[in-house]
Amino acid sequence: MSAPPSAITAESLVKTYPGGKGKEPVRALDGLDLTVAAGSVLGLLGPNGAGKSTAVRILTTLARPDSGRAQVAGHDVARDPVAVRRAVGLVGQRSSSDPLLTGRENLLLAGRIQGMTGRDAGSRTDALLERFGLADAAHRRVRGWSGGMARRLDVAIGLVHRPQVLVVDEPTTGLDPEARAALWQEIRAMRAQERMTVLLTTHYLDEADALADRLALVDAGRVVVEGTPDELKSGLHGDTVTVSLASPAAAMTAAGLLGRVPGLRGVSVDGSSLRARADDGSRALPAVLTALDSGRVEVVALGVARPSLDDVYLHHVGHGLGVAA
Ligand SMILES: Nc1ncnc2c1ncn2[C@@H]1O[C@H](COP(=O)(O)OP(=O)(O)OP(=O)(O)O)[C@@H](O)[C@H]1O
Repeated sequence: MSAPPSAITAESLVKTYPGGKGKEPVRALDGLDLTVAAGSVLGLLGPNGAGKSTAVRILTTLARPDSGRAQVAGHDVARDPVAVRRAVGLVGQRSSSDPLLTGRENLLLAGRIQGMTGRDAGSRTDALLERFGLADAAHRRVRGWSGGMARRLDVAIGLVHRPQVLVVDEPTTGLDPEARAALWQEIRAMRAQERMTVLLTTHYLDEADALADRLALVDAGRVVVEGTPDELKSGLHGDTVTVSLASPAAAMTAAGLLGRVPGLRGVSVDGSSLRARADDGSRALPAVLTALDSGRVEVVALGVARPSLDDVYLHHVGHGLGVAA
C-alpha cells in the first residue's frame, strides 16, 4: 500500500527576524521539516517562542521564509500563494470576527471575501451556525458573545469556503475548561464530517493528546521528534516517579539526593516538584524515600505513573513546556 498523499510539506524552513536596536536577529525557524498526511490532524507542540506561529504564517502565505520550501494542498507557498489561500482555512491566535457584526453577518462576509456566491455563502453559513451550536445567537452582535462562542465562530469562519486544509493556531488559549472541552468536541465532530487535514499548534499536552493523530514537538525553530502520541510515549521505557516537596529549595536538595539513587535517571525539578525516570517505579520508591529521609527532606506527595507527553517533551527538549524560555 502506498503512503497517503501529503497535504502539507515543509522542507528546511528558515526564518530570521531583525532583533531591533542593538539586539541580535532572532532565528525563529532553524531548518523546520514537516509532513502532514492528507486527512490527518497534526499537532505542532512547543513552548512560547518555539516557532509555531512563524511556521503557520509561512504555510498560510502570511510570511515568506528566508530559505526552504513548503507546499500546501499541492501548491507551493512562494510560487502559488493564491491557490494556497483558496485551499487553506486559517484560525489565527486573534479573533477574525468583527465584534460589531452579528455571527451570521460575519460568516456571510467571510464567505463573500472568499469568492462564494451569496446563495452558497448563505447556506454554508446556516449549516456552520447549526454545527457549532451558534444558531440561537446568530442574530446577535459578536461583541456580547462569550469567549468560547467567539472562538467557535472563528473556527467556523476558517471553514466557510470548505478548505482542504485547516490551520488552527492555539485553538483554546484563554478559554475556560468548559469552553475548551466544547471546542475540542467541535473539532472532533468536524473532522468526522469533513475529510480534512488539520494542523493545530498548542502549548497544551492534553489538547495535543486529545485531538492529534500525530505530534511534532518543536523547540528553537526545529522539529525535535515526531510520531503518534502513543509512539512517543512508548519510546520512553519504564515509569515516571514524581515527588512533591514543601518548597523549591527542598526540591533542589531532593534532586541532589535522588541523583545518587541507583536505577533512577533524568531527575528534573519544576518549582517544588521533581520527576525522574525508573525502569520499575514501584521498586524504586523505597530507595527514593530512604534517600530523601537521609537528607531530612520532607515529602508532601509521591507517585508513580506511566510516561505522559510531558515526559516525552522533557526527554526530547530538555525542559518542560511551562519553564521554557
Ligand atoms: N515579527 C516579529 N519580529 C521579531 N521577532 C519575532 C516576530 N515574530 C516572532 N518573533 C520571534 O520569533 C520567535 C518565534 O516566535 P513564534 O511566534 O513563531 O513562536 P511560537 O512558538 O508561535 O510562540 P507562541 O506560542 O508564543 O505563539 C520568538 O523568539 C519571537 O519573539
